[in-house]
Amino acid sequence: MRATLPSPAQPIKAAGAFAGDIAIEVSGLTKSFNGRTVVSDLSMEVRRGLIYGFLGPNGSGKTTTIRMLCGLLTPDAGRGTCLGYDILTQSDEIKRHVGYMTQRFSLYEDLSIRENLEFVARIHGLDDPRGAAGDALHRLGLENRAHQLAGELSGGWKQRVALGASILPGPQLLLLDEPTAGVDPKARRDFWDEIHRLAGEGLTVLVSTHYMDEAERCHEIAYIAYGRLLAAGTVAHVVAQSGLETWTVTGIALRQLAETLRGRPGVDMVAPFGSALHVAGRDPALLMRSTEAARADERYSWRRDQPTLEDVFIDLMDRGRDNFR
Ligand SMILES: Nc1ncnc2c1ncn2[C@@H]1O[C@H](COP(=O)(O)OP(=O)(O)OP(=O)(O)O)[C@@H](O)[C@H]1O
Repeated sequence: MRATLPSPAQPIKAAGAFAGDIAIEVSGLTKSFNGRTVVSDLSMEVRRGLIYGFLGPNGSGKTTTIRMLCGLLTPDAGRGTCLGYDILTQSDEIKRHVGYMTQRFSLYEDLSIRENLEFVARIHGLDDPRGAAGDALHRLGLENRAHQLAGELSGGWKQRVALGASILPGPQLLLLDEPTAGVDPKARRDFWDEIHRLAGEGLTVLVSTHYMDEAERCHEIAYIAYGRLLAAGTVAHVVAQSGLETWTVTGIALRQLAETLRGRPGVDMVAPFGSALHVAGRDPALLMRSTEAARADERYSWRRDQPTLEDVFIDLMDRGRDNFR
């Protein structure tokens, strides 16, 4: 999977409390639960109009980070602003401008799509709930399904309605917490087209995901493991910064080869990739020495390759584990 980066959207709307092009800037964010630090000394910046992806293993602190960035959760230490408001003292103002689609978002199954959206609009206290629901239906191309019961929708359509609900209050910032978990590839693609459309209108989008193809559709990404920010920037930048020299190996008995190579000096990552094996290391000379015999073995064909984003994440996670154990 190679990085094909969309160009960052140019914001078109003037922002509420801030004039610059920075949506979020935080430094030193730290949070503990029950004496356990789950986010540690995290600093980052998100420009307006970007789709910013959060990646990392389960329980690595992505949701906690996103919630602190938006003033929904108070950090134990650190500072920052979101949409120009102080995350420590102005969380009410921030909340007014944030749309949040949580992992557990659920629709009322025996209400229609329109009724669900109107209900959410009422909860937000919007002046014209019916009009707002109509706008959301139009914006997301859901008009033909307005009267369909939410319980009859496929997972992908449900997520689109949930997205519609999260933009009802007209937010400047959208938080999407694993919005496409369990949704089929076509529906995921459609969902991401919507996200890009919204970003094109000036919305800043923070999205957590476990899918590599979705990471590649973000303008910038952050990789978080063990509560620490291990890499950030465009996909191309994160891949380039990894410093990994990568080889793709094809042939027979690759599992056996993987076992032979794993743990050798200079072999930092060995991972199956489809019908091939990816072998990578940060010290090219050492990697070459440790793989010399295997490269001379006629059963295998070795090809120098670019590391994939997945290679980089596997390596980051392994290194993170070593550093923070
Ligand atoms: N309110 C809370 N009270 C206690 N522990 C919490 C709370 N919120 C999160 N945690 C713990 O903090 C850690 C980080 O959780 P978080 O939800 O931020 O991770 P995540 O990277 O979003 O995970 P996932 O990908 O599984 O959603 C986890 O161990 C979680 O159990």
